[in-house]
Amino acid sequence: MPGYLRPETAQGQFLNFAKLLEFNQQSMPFASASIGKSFRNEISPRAGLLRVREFLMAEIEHYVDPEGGKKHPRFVEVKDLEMSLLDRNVQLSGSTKTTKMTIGQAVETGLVDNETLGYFLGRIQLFLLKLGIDLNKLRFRQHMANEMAHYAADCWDAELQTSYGWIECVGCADRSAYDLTVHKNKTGAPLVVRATRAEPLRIEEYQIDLEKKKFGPRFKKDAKAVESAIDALSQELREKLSLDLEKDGKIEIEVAGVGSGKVELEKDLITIEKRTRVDNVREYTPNVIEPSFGIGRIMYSMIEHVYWSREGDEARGVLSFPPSIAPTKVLLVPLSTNPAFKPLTQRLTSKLRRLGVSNRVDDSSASIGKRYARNDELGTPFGITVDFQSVKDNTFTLRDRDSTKQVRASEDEILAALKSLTDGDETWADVAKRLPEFTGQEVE
Ligand SMILES: Nc1ncnc2c1ncn2[C@@H]1O[C@H](COP(=O)(O)OP(=O)(O)OP(=O)(O)O)[C@@H](O)[C@H]1O
Repeated sequence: MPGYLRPETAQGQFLNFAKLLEFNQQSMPFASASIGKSFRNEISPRAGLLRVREFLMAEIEHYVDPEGGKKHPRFVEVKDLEMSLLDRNVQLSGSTKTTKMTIGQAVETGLVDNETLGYFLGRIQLFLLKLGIDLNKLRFRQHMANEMAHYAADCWDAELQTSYGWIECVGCADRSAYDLTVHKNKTGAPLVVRATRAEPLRIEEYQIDLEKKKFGPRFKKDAKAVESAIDALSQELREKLSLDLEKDGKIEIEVAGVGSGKVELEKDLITIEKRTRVDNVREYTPNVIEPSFGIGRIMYSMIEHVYWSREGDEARGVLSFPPSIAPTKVLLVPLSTNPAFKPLTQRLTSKLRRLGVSNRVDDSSASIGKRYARNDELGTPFGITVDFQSVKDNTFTLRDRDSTKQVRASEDEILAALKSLTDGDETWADVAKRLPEFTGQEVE
């Protein structure tokens, strides 16, 4: 039996659409998201994590009503965000020159198809910047008409510049109603939204009534086929037939497989009348806007973007992971192996753990400067030094990886500062403003 590996996580979400809509109390718009392994039959996997056959993918499927221009209620939050855009016309002219404009302008001028797509492009930029991506090495490239999936309304890739060139890391497509329609057609399960109309719709139409008591005995085993053929009659045909019935007292319709293929119906069997139907419910297939993140590619590019060397010393590398994503947030460095420091580092470790701030102790005998240097290379954003003054008065120095600046304060103040730094409530500049600078100890 052949096995199949999914090329994206999206289909699992579409299959569950009806359930997801129910969980969301039938209210639109809404989104689902999933993360998991995807597989591609890449002919030549290469460039480390950039082109592999098995990779981690994270996808959001945002379901939106196609009527009303695909607006997004939170678009105002991102509309002033400036982005580097490389549209398809520029690419067609053979150039890769990006244009800087706000996503608000891009949607207003129609360059980006709609607000919901624009909203996600803005959020993708904010997300990448939060990870430490360099804004100057980020561009959004629009798919060319021949490159875009046939069903897509518009598609943009977030590309990151790396030593391998510009790499597509996040794709963001308006997949229209394609996926849900295909699933519905294959399975017969209706993947639609039923929405109450604000204004009931009045529809003028030709309706048909059958005299069931006579109809059954007249057509016997063919009754069902004849009835289906009547149901399928178009409005235009119904209009014509109503006139025929009026004029001739009978009509003739085509019913494949019954008698000669034509069936006569007299006035006592059928009535065709123009009536008004009031429709309170609108049924539609949602459109899907899909940001699709390749985690490996983002991770790799981010690591390239945050890596640098200290001025004048190539060998002293620094990984400037933002505190929110650094695996270890704080390094605890006792000045020496003196046993007096042990209870203090132990206490700090357990307090930090309780605060949810991941930390490590480096009590090796290497010099304090060396211990800091190797943790700069691992991307640990902060360091606490435990020295003889700490033993005396319970104050500590807190060091910032990127600037190598230090402040000194009481244990409680240092712990509170670390908590707000790692939660993203404060930056180092904020902390350095309110806590006294420390220049005493030579650690570099
Ligand atoms: N072979 C792969 N290895 C690692 N990540 C991948 C690979 N293929 C795709 N991705 C990631 O999945 C995301 C969404 O997939 P999508 O189908 O849009 O990519 P794609 O257009 O096939 O990529 P490419 O044109 O580079 O082959 C991409 O933005 C990328 O980050």
